[in-house]
Amino acid sequence: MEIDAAVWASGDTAMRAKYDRAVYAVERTFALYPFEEIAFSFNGGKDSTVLLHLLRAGYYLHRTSSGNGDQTDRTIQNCPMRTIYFEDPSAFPEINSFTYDTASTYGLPLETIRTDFKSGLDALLKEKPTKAIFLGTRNGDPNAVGQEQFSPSSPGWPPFMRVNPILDWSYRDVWSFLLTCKVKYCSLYDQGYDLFNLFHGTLRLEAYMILFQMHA
Ligand SMILES: Cc1cc2nc3c(=O)[nH]c(=O)nc-3n(C[C@H](O)[C@H](O)[C@H](O)COP(=O)(O)O)c2cc1C
Ligand SMILES: Nc1ncnc2c1ncn2[C@@H]1O[C@H](COP(=O)(O)OP(=O)(O)OP(=O)(O)O)[C@@H](O)[C@H]1O
Repeated sequence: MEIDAAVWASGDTAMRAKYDRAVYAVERTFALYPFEEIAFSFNGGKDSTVLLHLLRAGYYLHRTSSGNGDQTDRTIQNCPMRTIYFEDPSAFPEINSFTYDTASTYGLPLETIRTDFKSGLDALLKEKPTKAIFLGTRNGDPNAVGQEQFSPSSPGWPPFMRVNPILDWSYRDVWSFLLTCKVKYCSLYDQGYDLFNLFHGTLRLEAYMILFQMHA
């Protein structure tokens, strides 16, 4: 599987450790919940793009280790998991097109939701049983506070398990992984979108450090 091979070949032991821990969380989720009751929350951003490839690697390892897939079977290189995208009418067109193109490239059955998160999830859970949802939340995101790799949804939210495989990944880990695995990411990042976001979000310190290192 090309993602697993790329991380191994990099010789980066720190990345390997984070990768192993994240993929282990993915495999645990597949062991704990029926596959059709798990969803992936994908917004085309860098963090959920990392997560997509970890899900593919975890799915492949899960299928091959459980004897349900042959290593030469190319169909298990993609993880055909229900994928939800909350489309925001004010989102950049590049984000929408990257999200739709990526879903099509990797065979993700994409469900687009055009309401707010809470009512969208409420409707989703009423329509189909959903026990666990994968998110690309990382420590440092405002909504990561108090969360662990497995965190039940908050009181007042519909009940499901939030699974955050990359909670302990830094900004640098995310970019090392995307570049090492040579996977596509949204074109806006090459136009400085991320630094713009960092400066206007709560990760301002991280952005200053990156700029400082770039100019050092
Ligand atoms: C699948 C999914 C599950 C979520 N579950 C919760 C939750 O249990 N509790 C909560 O306070 N917010 C929850 N949220 C909202 C997020 O914490 C956060 O508001 C969202 O990711 C967007 O952040 P933004 O406002 O920076 O765009 C959820 C969002 C998504 C997409
Ligand atoms: N519009 C959305 N549609 C689907 N999932 C979403 C959406 N917004 C956020 N999520 C999920 O919540 C996670 C955390 O979102 P948040 O906005 O805090 O992160 P982020 O740092 O901007 O991540 P990313 O780099 O993936 O955009 C995302 O990785 C994704 O799994």
